[in-house]
Amino acid sequence: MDTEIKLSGWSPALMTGKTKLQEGGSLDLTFCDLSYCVGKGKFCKKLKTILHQISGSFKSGQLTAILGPSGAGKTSLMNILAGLKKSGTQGKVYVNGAERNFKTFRKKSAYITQKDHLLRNLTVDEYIISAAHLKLGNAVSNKEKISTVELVMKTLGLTNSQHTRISRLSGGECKRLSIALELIDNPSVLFLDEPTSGLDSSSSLQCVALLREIARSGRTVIATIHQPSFRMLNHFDHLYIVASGSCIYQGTVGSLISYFKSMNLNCPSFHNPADFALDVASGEYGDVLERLVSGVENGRKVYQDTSMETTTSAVESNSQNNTGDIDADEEVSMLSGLPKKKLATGSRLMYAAPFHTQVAVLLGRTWRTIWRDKILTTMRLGVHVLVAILVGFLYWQIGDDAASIFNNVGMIFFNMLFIMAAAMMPTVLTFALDTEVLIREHLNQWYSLKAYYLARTLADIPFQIFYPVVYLVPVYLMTDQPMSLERFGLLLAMMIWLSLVGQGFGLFFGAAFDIQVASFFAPTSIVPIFLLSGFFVTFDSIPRYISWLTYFSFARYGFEGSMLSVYGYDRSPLSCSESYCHFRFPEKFLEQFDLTRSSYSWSVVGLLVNYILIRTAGYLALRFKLRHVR
Ligand SMILES: Nc1ncnc2c1ncn2[C@@H]1O[C@H](COP(=O)(O)OP(=O)(O)OP(=O)(O)O)[C@@H](O)[C@H]1O
Repeated sequence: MDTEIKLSGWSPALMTGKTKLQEGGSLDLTFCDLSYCVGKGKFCKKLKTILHQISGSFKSGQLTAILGPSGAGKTSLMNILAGLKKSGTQGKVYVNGAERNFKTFRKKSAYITQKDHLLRNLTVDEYIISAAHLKLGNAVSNKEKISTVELVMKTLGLTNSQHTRISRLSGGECKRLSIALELIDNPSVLFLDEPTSGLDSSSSLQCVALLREIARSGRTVIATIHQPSFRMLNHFDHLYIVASGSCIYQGTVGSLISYFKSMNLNCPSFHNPADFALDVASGEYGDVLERLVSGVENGRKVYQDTSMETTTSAVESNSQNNTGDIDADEEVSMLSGLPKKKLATGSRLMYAAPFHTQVAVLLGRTWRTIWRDKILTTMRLGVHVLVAILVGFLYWQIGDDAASIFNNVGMIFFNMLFIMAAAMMPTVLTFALDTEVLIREHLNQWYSLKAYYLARTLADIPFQIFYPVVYLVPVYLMTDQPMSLERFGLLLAMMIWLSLVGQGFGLFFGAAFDIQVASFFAPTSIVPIFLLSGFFVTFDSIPRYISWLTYFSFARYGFEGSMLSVYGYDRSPLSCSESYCHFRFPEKFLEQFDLTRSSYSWSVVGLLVNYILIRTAGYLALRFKLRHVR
């Protein structure tokens, strides 16, 4: 029955022997009368019950499959067991017989999402090494980290592709990498949401065989699974079948057919038992769910003995069987007489690595990914150069000509708009993927959101300086702005501030909304801000009851600062290419825009406040997202 799978470059011996990976404590998971309801919010007055008081027991050393039709509640159950979902839940979860402590349990478990959200521009070894630094912390020496990384790569068959960029990995390799990243700190429990989805049958089989070997090393491995093939099904030690939020079977794969038979449901010959179970769960064999649920007492019992075709009351031994061997006669400890082996509850640090290490590792990693994103980096550079040249020719040598002074202001305003948009839009578009990676890693306790956000903010700064410089130098020279290094510096500082604020807006919209909403909402909400800059309508002309709004417009500060850089500070009269120029004196021109009382320093303060506000809003949006992710 049991099929032996040959895995290229992967050594099961590493998992079965006494290895470093084996040193973590074994954790048996038992849950009792779990219910989960959703709804009853602002928009939904009715409660929808997803899980109906289900119970069950998943042991260490075993690979458990949670099976069921779509919408049965598999993912919900796993999320609750993993501690990712708390609100709307009722019932108890025990770990080694003691009631689960969320914090401690999260530290000892890892959750591998269905989609492999990975940083595509890192290589396999870079990613695993960064995970080692973050997850093992400074208490483990670098030498030990490297040997752990090598062991994990060897175990997961990733050694041959260790220098390959993740964007070039196959689906199966990506899945193995996702598992490798979480195995680094030796979690006792692994949750996997549909680990085989998107993989071909041979990769799926390899993946499940690998999971079984991981389980054999003493871990509790739980995976939701969709329509496993017969061969794949045989790799699971324990099956837990969910239908409409209730448990209709719990036991070994071998006992499944006899259980159904005992319920007068005969699986046709040559039929995959998993398919049959799914058909039954979907109601294709009539209204039998109630009977099946009571057959295993909604998961309180484990169906065990095929020859006797009976269900056995589940008691004791929950903590006794940590070897990973499946003993058919064994009774499973569940709801009564639970052993009182308690997990150490933690006053320990939430994250393995200290804050500064988290920031340093994330900074290095973010830098690499931005730098290696050649298409985006080159495109951004190219766009800045091309637009600068276009603007240079369009406004050729007008900077000192009073006859073209309004054109020059138009050019200054355009610079603001362009720098802002060029910083904002790439962030809006790329941050959606980054957020997925953040969610996965943060939920698995790699690092704090604060460390991530700080690293992200710091990593972006060089780019927000570089692009405005690349843009402004040719524009300044070609349009013949005043040849003063000081004025150039002041104008450049304004552009850099606008770029930073623009990038902050991109981050906020990327964090708060999904990509479709954000890419519409970000540019359209920036437009009214520019309307209040003082360029389209002077501050004097804005009605009093609305003029206070201009103080919230970063564009106002950008415009004031830019105008003062070019026309302020007692600039000498401009030349005039026509017989009469009304605005030869820059001071008079500033009066026209109601800018004589403006101050460059206040403009900087205004932009700084805007920068801090928008960055804080971005942080809060991300925090909200992380809390409501499931
Ligand atoms: N927050 C929610 N609000 C409303 N309904 C929800 C919510 N979360 C889950 N559900 C519903 O609960 C049911 C179970 O969802 P769950 O994702 O657990 O199913 P599943 O068995 O994992 O399905 P699939 O195999 O298709 O992923 C579904 O009908 C789903 O629509």
